[in-house]
Amino acid sequence: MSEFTLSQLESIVAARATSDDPKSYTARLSRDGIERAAKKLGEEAVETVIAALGEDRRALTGETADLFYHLLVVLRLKGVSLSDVMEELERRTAQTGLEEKASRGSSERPS
Ligand SMILES: N=c1c2ncn([C@@H]3O[C@H](COP(=O)(O)OP(=O)(O)OP(=O)(O)O)[C@@H](O)[C@H]3O)c2ncn1[C@@H]1O[C@H](COP(=O)(O)O)[C@@H](O)[C@H]1O
Repeated sequence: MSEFTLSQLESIVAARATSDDPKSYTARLSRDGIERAAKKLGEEAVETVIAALGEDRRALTGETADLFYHLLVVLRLKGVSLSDVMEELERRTAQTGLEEKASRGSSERPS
């Protein structure tokens, strides 16, 4: 099992985002801005969904890796850290998913 963490990838993304290396995809994507990065995130999400509906586990693994990477690029561009997200997830462990859903209030569309 790999010891590599999302936190380590977040650090790589942060360092590469401001790099002037012309070979850096992260730098190019970050320079292009949030609209393009968010669009790429959406594409990767859709590709992950398609892989999830298929039988190829390696395809799902690859698409999920693309999704995590693009999510970290978007979070960095918006100033949201992985630690912010983990804190939110940790807070949610105090209750079940359905309790958390009910606590969101009636302003959201019921489903
Ligand atoms: N994990 C990733 C990673 N996952 C996916 N990608 C890139 O995300 C892109 C996926 O987009 P597509 O499949 O749509 O391919 P594409 O058509 O080439 O993309 P676009 O031209 O539309 O942007 C590909 O170019 C992938 O190489 C990644 N690029 C970088 N990383 C990590 O970020 C580090 C720094 O990367 P650089 O900034 O490129 O040095 C790397 O060492 C990796 O650890």
